[in-house]
Amino acid sequence: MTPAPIAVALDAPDLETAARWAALVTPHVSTVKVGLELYLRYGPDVIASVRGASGVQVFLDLKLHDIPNTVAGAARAVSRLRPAILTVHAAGGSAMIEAAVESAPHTQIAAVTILTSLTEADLGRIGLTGPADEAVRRLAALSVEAGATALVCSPNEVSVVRAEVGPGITLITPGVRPTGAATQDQARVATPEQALADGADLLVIGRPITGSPDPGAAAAAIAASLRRHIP
Ligand SMILES: O=c1ccn([C@@H]2O[C@H](COP(=O)(O)O)[C@@H](O)[C@H]2O)c(=O)[nH]1
Repeated sequence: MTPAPIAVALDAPDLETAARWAALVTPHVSTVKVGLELYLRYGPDVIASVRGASGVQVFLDLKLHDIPNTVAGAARAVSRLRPAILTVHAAGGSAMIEAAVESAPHTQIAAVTILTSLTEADLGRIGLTGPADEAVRRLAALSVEAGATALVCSPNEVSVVRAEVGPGITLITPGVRPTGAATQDQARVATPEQALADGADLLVIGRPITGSPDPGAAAAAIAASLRRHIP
């Protein structure tokens, strides 16, 4: 069976746990995601550990955000690890995104538009007035123009972003919660089925899977539900 378009966020406190979660979920999902918690603790070794024998696609979610020269160096450094996807913050601007794209030619650069944990009130407080989907749409357009071929947005903005950037761009959505699951610190959320129906290409799901007593079974259940709902 083809693995479901899910990136499991391996936000684990230690490498052994992350590698165990990766081994349990990789029969069911296309991708595992390494974020700041693991990478800052273990560095490059973490990639081989979670990739394991399966060779699953690894998404390196470092959300780089600095001046172009610094981001170029960081993207070049981690591109040696051959992650399939690397994130940068869209708010870093066009030159920064271009620098990442040029420095990691074998990795898909995904621009994070507006973090899924932010509410519209939060956006107002940081000076981004107007509805979230308008800010996301603007940042999505800027990022694609700068060469990003993937975008991170909440499931609530997927259809707006898809209409803006067209079919060739990979849309990645965190903020995904199965019906009845706690939203935790996520603010702009939708179910996996809704996110996919609205046009997402890759769903990022962490705690609803890794917080389960059986992460493999939790991943399999979400994957099966997606297959039932989406032809
Ligand atoms: O806007 C964003 C960008 C990245 N993330 C990351 O996705 C996962 C979500 O984990 P859950 O446990 O499913 O909430 C996490 O690693 C974040 O760093 C995001 O949530 N929102």
